[in-house]
Amino acid sequence: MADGRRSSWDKDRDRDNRSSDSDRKEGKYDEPPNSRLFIVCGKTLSEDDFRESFQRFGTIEEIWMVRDRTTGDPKGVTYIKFTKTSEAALAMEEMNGKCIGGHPRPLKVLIAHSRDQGSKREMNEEERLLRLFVVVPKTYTETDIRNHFSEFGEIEHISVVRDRQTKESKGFAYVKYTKMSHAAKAFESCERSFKAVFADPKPQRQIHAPPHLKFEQESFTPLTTSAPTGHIGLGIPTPGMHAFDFLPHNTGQNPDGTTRLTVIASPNLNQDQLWKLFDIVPGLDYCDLRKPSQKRPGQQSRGFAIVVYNNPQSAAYALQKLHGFEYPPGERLIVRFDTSDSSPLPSSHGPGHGMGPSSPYSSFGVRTPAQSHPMLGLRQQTSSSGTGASAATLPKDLAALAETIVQATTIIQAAGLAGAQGALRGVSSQPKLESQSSNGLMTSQLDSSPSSYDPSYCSVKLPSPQPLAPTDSHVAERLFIVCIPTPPPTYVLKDVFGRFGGLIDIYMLHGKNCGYAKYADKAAAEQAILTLHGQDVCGARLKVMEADPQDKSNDSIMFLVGLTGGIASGKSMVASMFQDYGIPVISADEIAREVVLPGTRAWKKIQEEFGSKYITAEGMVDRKALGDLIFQDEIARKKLNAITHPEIYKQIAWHIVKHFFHGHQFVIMELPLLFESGATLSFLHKIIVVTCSKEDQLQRLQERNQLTLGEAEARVNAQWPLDEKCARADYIIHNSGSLSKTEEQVTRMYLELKESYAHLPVRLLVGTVVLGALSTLAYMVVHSH
Ligand SMILES: CC(C)(COP(=O)(O)OP(=O)(O)OC[C@H]1O[C@@H](n2cnc3c(N)ncnc32)[C@H](O)[C@@H]1O)[C@@H](O)C(=O)NCCC(=O)NCCS
Ligand SMILES: Nc1ncnc2c1ncn2[C@@H]1O[C@H](COP(=O)(O)OP(=O)(O)OP(=O)(O)O)[C@@H](O)[C@H]1O
Repeated sequence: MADGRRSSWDKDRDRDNRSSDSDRKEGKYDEPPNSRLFIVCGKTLSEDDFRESFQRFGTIEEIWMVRDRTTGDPKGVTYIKFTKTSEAALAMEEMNGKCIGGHPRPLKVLIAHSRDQGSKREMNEEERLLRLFVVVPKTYTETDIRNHFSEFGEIEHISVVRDRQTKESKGFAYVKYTKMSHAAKAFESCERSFKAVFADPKPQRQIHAPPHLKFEQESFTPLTTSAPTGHIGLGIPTPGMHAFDFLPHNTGQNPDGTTRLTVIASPNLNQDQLWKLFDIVPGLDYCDLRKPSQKRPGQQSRGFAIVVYNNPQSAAYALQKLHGFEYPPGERLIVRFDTSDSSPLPSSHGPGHGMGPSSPYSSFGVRTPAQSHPMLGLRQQTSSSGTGASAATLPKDLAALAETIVQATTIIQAAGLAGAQGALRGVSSQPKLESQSSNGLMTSQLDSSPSSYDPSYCSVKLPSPQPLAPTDSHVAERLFIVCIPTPPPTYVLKDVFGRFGGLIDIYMLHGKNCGYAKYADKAAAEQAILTLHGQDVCGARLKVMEADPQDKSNDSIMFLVGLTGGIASGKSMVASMFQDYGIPVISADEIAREVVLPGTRAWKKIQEEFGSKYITAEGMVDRKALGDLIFQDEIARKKLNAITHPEIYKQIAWHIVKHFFHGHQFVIMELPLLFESGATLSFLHKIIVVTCSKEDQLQRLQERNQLTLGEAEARVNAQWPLDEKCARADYIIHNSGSLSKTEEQVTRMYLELKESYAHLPVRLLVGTVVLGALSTLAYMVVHSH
């Protein structure tokens, strides 16, 4: 980002960075630990207001009000550094929620994070401030420790760390208080020999999960299709699956409190890939990929893994989300609870807690962040080594993957909707996320569906869900969001930020841990800052603040260009001309051929729906016969669309992601039914329509496909009129003249698209489009099959 356009977070960070060297040496901010307050407050409050209200808690070393760099106005965030931890603790406990200086907004008072914390994975802020780690004589029991520490305040829990086999004390213990001020007092005043320090929270042990996770069947949209194997969407059982596969979900329980899962996976997956995938669900303790099983005659070899979470809810959640998921595409994961080993888990030092080589986890393949590679094969080409595709074909981080999948699902859902309802009836240009396919082919696990995750993964109580504001609403406020260390999926953020009302959209920047929330309602946005800043959502610590005025700079973001037209108007011809310039083309027609190859799901359904007379002796779909049928018969066409379109759009999504990670500037998406289906419209930066005269169109179609005039007309009439498509185009290519004339137009358009990228800002909206479109997958990975 150019300097003048930096976010307030950057500025704040700058300020931190500027002073960090000297301050770190002096230990100014982080010493003693937890002695600095972070306060979200009214912007009109003054330093005097703070001093007046906070000095009674102790010695204030510094009050720092975050100000806008250009205007100098307070931004509604203040830091107060106390000399002692207990002073800060008391001030937080007393002042949180109070109003000061005559300002009506109650203060939100939190303990500021130390610098080191930013990169740590913590689920529970509270525990960080309540729990002390102490060194005790090995002879000490819990009661002995209580005798020493209860003088400082009410103790919630004491646990002595013991050897798992011998049960002997290791000479360490945790003391957890009910209030931070008590923990702070103990930290400051207990005997030195105890060497008390604030304990790092155990990662994700403190998920505020409800007593049971709702995995009841009604949380799924019923699948009415007769899919012969596998399942579509979010772990939805189909007749081909074993009963045990979904038992835990249907009963809504994880009765044994099982935290271990067994995973049968593609032998081509490696440890990192699997670890990253299961790490999407917070609370992963370890993931141990065993060698692929020996290939028996007639059987494929499979990889086998044990995955362990540090809590049963996470295990159940992972099973729900990842069982049946195709990873890599075409190869389903089989995830089950492992009840065979009920031995206690190793304690939950997970990634991020710096295990040395002697760590008990090293044998289980636990990865520290430094060890783990964030590369996850979305569309891994099977390699003989089994270690995955080249870096270029793989996404750079999991956040992008999750983001991707969210959007992919959207496309797919929209496709399903169009297939069932919209085709040939002029569907809305915006996919209706809240709509559901009437044919039951698609699930309605929507981007913003609260049923898709557990909102209690948020460390603060949230208001109930609210509808999103219309996408064309005026943007009253933009918030800048930072998620540390990595953002949760967008659907989670949408749900969380949407609960204050007036949320238009959330978009996270690709490969970064930050993004924006657009609100139509300023007060709602302010409330979101007030409530969410400093909170944890799905293991990510949020920083939420007002964004600087819209950044006009252009992050290098790929964009998507739709290429459409009428049947035989020359789309493929134009697409091949773009390809000559090195621009990748995703052809829906080509993909449509792939998804009906013998043995595919669509192929089976076509056979079921239309009968074997539409299958040739070689086992292929008889395209001519099927074409003759569906271009004459609208109902048959809709049925075929409903079978093929979900598969087509899913593949499109994967292709988008692949191209994105290859670093292309833009991609041409050749979509004959772009307007008819409406599925991808909202993801496109520009739309090109290739048109020609009706006479040329009919003639070319007849010649190319060996059709009678009547057959050609039927095909033309099965689509929107070309005029209507042209009316919605950003660019029109007239293809009634010679090919060289068409080529000239393509060249101009190519240069313009290049130029527009170089000189015009690709707005963040477009970023969303691309992120979205490319991202399309992430959600699929988790939620689709
Ligand atoms: C009906 C099928 C078997 C005919 O195959 P055929 O090889 O003769 O045609 P091809 O696939 O090359 O399509 C040619 C053109 O027909 C038009 N077309 C194809 N399907 C449709 C449809 N369902 N509705 C309207 N027009 C269509 C498009 O303009 C396409 O570019 C085939 O088109 C098909 O499977 N269609 C359903 C999938 C689909 O909608 N494909 C279009 C891209 S999403
Ligand atoms: N300018 C042109 N002059 C002459 N022939 C052309 C021209 N443009 C395209 N054609 C021919 O017209 C036919 C249709 O073109 P093309 O296959 O590119 O159309 P399309 O829009 O991709 O068709 P479909 O909708 O079936 O996929 C092809 O045989 C192509 O060679």
